[in-house]
Amino acid sequence: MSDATSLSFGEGRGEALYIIKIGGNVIDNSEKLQKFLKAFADLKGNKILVHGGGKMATKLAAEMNIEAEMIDGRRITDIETLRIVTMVYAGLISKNLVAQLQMFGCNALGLSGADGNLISAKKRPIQKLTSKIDGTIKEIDFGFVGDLDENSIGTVNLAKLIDNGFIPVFSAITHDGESQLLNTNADTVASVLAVAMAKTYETSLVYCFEKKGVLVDVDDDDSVIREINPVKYEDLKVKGIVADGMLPKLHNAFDAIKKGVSAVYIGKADDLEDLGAGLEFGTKLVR
Ligand SMILES: Nc1ncnc2c1ncn2[C@@H]1O[C@H](COP(=O)(O)OP(=O)(O)O)[C@@H](O)[C@H]1O
Ligand SMILES: CC(=O)N[C@@H](CCC(=O)OP(=O)(O)O)C(=O)O
Repeated sequence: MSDATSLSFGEGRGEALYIIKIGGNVIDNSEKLQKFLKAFADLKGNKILVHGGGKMATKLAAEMNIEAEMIDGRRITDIETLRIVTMVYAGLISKNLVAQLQMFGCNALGLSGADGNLISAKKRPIQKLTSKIDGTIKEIDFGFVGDLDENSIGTVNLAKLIDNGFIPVFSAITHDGESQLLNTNADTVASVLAVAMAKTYETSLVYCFEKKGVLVDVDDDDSVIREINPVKYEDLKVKGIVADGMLPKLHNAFDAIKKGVSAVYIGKADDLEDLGAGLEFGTKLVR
């Protein structure tokens, strides 16, 4: 174990670090989730898990007669919704993931951004959005949604946790430093963590979800696009091949590559063991 206090963080130690994000569709499927968590636990070296859980939060909100509203992949988070997502992400999902990882011998530590001040965010101001249908401009209040920037991550303390053998498991609940919890998109949390930690580690960002990768035909797992560069990304957008949740995912992924993350993969949670074994995994994004 290295002595964290004597290291000059930010100068780059060059050790590898995986930032792996798991989405809500897999979290909702206990069999697939367990297979993924076993592969994550078996992955050698430094690693951080970031989890979503949007599907479960939407389901629970519906049971409480609260309708979920998403705009551009972000949940409109009023105070009631904030209570629900805090309970679901930082409570139920986080603690269940940690307990399962402990069963697999992985010393997981479930964290929100408020814990150890590891991820701070700024409440998103009211935004003007132009309607894609009729071009009218609407003011959108996202409520308690937090946005991240390059100073959001407590990199030194996070590196100390990793150096001490803990495996951080982050939910997408962040805070503003003034006691307000905020809801942040989990793909963005993973991307910003990967960029911030890239100053110290050689980071790889891995988005795991229920499909084999970025697909030409979203219903055909055999149509994986093995490599995407920014030019191809623009082409896929224009042709409408990537849509919905894949758009912000790719945006976050290319942002991470631009800002120093060594590699970004998008692939199936079930196949994570292939990545660990150095086999072909999903879609690789390149500069
Ligand atoms: N070309 C594409 N390839 C794969 N998935 C796509 C594509 N275009 C749109 N999607 C959609 O994007 C979704 C993934 O985004 P999202 O639901 O945000 O993931 P997560 O499970 O990580 O939260 C997929 O479930 C799929 O329906
Ligand atoms: C602000 C915002 O939209 N936060 C997300 C956080 C969870 C998430 O991103 O979950 P998935 O990865 O499963 O989609 C949400 O509440 O849906």
